Amino acid sequence: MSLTARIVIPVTGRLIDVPTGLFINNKFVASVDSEELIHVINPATEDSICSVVAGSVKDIDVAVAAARKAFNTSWGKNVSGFERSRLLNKLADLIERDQQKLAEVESLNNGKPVKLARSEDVSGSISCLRYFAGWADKIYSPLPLLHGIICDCGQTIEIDNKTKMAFTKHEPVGVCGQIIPWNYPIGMWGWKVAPALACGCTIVMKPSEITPLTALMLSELIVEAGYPPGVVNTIPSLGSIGGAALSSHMGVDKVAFTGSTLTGRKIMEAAARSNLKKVSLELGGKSPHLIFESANLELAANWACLGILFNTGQDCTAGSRLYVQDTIYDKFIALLVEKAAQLMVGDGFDEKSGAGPVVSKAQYDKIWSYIESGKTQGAKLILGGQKRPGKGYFVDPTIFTEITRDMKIVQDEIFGPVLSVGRFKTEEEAITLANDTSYGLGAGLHSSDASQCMRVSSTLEAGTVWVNQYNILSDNVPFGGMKQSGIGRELGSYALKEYTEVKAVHWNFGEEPEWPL
Ligand SMILES: NC(=O)C1=CN([C@@H]2O[C@H](COP(=O)(O)OP(=O)(O)OC[C@H]3O[C@@H](n4cnc5c(N)ncnc54)[C@H](O)[C@@H]3O)[C@@H](O)[C@H]2O)C=CC1
Ligand code: BAL
Repeated sequence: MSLTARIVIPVTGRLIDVPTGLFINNKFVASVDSEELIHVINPATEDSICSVVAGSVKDIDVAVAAARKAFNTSWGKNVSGFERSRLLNKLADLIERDQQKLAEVESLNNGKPVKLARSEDVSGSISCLRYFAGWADKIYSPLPLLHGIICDCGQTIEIDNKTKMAFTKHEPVGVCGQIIPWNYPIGMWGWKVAPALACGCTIVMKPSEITPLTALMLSELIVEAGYPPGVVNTIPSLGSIGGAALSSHMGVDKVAFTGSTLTGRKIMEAAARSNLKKVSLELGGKSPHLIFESANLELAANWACLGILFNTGQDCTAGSRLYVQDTIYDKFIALLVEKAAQLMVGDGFDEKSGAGPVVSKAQYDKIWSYIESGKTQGAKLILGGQKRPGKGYFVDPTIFTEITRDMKIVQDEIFGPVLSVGRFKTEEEAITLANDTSYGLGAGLHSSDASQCMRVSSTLEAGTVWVNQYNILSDNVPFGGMKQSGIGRELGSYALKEYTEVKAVHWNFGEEPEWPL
């Protein structure tokens, strides 16, 4: 089988050659023992784009061995922070050069609008690489105010100034398995790869089997940037095969995952049963979004729409439970419906589309089963909720009101453009409703009362709280979940902790041992 596919980009007719093999030791290769393929689909048309090699358990073994060898020889502790920084910046420059091509393939495979794939996903990945390039040569140095506390970085510790001292070093964890989802294939690639490479780790990346193409294109840039063979390896594979193999692999030192809470649980179990590898998990959410009566309602309605409709609702922090104070409820709902109805859901190659189809038939069926459950469980449908005729996994903005806590649309992560709206009377009631979930990823509140913003933001059980905005992230601010939304943090200096081990070196320069005792 050829290990390249020629893809025709819609509208422009541009031809792009995409690698379709497994990427190991800087080369695209076939599986060592399997003929299985992953068929990649355009969710806007349901047409086939191409097929890529599906990695087997043995292929994961080969990739892990390559990553181990690189860690012990050409990478790991053998390369200076300055060089890791230079390479990350080079990689960012190459992605910037290829941003249009990457955005087009991302759109074709995931469905999201090309303009957003370019301005959010690709450019977010570039800035993330540059941010962590800045850290690469500073990780081991003493920075007394890292994280605002003293001191999670290299320290010299005086023990006895005549005979003994100690110092700490932050060393790369080793070989990292990175398992990423399909909602932000390039974005999640950047969030995982950038801190790992900055810290000196090597990588076996498993992209989602639904969206493997851009991770393979980015692998080509790994070679061009000048990374030694084996530093980054990419194995498209089914989760139950490649993902499970990485999580249970005795040669993997850490696994980093973004995806469902169900799969996160399996990964943690596999890690515990194998070699107790380090685990970081960025999981699901059912994030609350609170609108208080003093809020700027126009702006809050825009943020509420962005919160649930961006990326067609396929976002771990989607603000899928909206609670509105009763005094402004009717006015706000009218604004919300008017604004949500303005979203053009269409083909990602249509410049007018603000959102694309959902990513797959499985996701489409899941979302519709929730919409049906909302109807049958007695919620009031006030927008959308009707299937479109024709091809493509399109779901229009859908809003339910008159919800109760037992409804599936209120309890479960839907991962689609489906909003459940409830009402509250008091601040206490709003907080109780917001925290009534096993998840704790994101939360938002809108109010013009600063002390209310402070009170409520400190009571919400979420790793990220947005005040008078929603879903805005920054490379230098940590991101992750409380409760069943995850373990660990990505982005910011906190991400460095996930990819380093601290070693304490005790140094004796004079004391003689008391022996025999
Ligand atoms: N937090 C987030 O950003 C995401 C949440 N989800 C949620 O999960 C739901 C189901 O979507 P899926 O694609 O099935 O999510 P998933 O969590 O199963 O898939 C995410 C990644 O995990 C891998 N995976 C699957 N099974 C695995 C296993 N046993 N061991 C290791 N890796 C494994 C997949 O191949 C993929 O790369 C969505 O409807 C949504 O609610 C999905 C994607 C991203
Ligand atoms: N929005 C951040 C990452 C995610 O949705 O998976």
